[in-house]
Amino acid sequence: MSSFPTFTTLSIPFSLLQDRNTDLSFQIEQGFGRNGLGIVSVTHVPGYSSLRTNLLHLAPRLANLPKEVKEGLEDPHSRYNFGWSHGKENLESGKPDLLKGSFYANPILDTPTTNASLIERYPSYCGSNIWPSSALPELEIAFKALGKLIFDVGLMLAYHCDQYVSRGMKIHKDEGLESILQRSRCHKGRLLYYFPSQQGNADGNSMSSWCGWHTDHGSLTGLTCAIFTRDGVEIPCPDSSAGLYIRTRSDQIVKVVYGKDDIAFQIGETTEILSGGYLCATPHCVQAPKGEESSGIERSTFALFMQPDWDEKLKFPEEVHIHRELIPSNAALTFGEYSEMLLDKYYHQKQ
Ligand SMILES: O=C(O)CCC(=O)C(=O)O
Ligand SMILES: [Fe+2]
Repeated sequence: MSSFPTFTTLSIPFSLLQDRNTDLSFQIEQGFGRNGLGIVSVTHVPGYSSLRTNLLHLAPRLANLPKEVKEGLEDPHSRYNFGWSHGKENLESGKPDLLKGSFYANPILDTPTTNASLIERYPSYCGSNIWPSSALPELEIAFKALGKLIFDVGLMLAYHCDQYVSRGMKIHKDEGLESILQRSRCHKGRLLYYFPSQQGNADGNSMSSWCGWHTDHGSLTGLTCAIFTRDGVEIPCPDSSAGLYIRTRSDQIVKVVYGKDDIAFQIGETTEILSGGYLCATPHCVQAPKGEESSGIERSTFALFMQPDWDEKLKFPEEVHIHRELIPSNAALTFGEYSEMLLDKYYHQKQ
């Protein structure tokens, strides 16, 4: 049992989302507004269910490929932001994160640019995809199919976000979330595999035992409902307290659930800033299952980080309440420049 309240995400049926004449401002405000959880889910998306299971079942297979095959899928130049990444990011404790493996690719564009100086400047956005074409050829097809579908649904949601925000502030033509995401070449999918939870590991009792507290940096993140497996076979999760937790604006921690066939969407920090705070990003983490029957349980999920193009000039509002010290007033930084400043200042990861 979890000692935190469990909330079900506010859900929007796909049939309503698809209709540009539907007024969804109430739902957007409830989910993404100042008192929202920063997450909503979209239900009944045609074709989604099988694309989700197809891809998520490939995560344990990828993670169990021989070490040398996975090493061949690594891309240190992009700081492991393309291809396979395991143990390359640090946990809150400063130790390398060995709990999960990630596979990153841009599901929309295999090679966003061939300009060598751009690739040098923004390697994590401008690099090319690396697919395991001989070891797991199905991955590319399944990853792109799911990523593109989540992207299309995300764009529909972005349209309704713009409608909501435009009631409170002026959005110039082509500067809304939908337009920014539509023309971006920077979207990134992440297939996540959480290695089997071990009894008695150091972080075992912490709430963020599988994935540390963080706020997504981009614009809008699409997230599948995770599957739990043992030796690659899907099983129900034996511990109801395992899964996604969110910290609200009033500092309440809640466990968040949504249907397995729903696509969840979370607001990222960049959207919070550009929308003048009308849309809110929330910190979140993932707790591993506990107890004897949870040993050997793996978790697989997929996130699509939709973000502005590296070249997109972001018009920051006059009043910025997060990362204020980085953003000069009336600044017009590109998303690429802004991301680099954040990385330099907060993550000290530049090599
Ligand atoms: O594993 C999850 O459910 C969430 C992952 C996540 O928050 C992220 O990759 O940004
Ligand atoms: Fe996240």
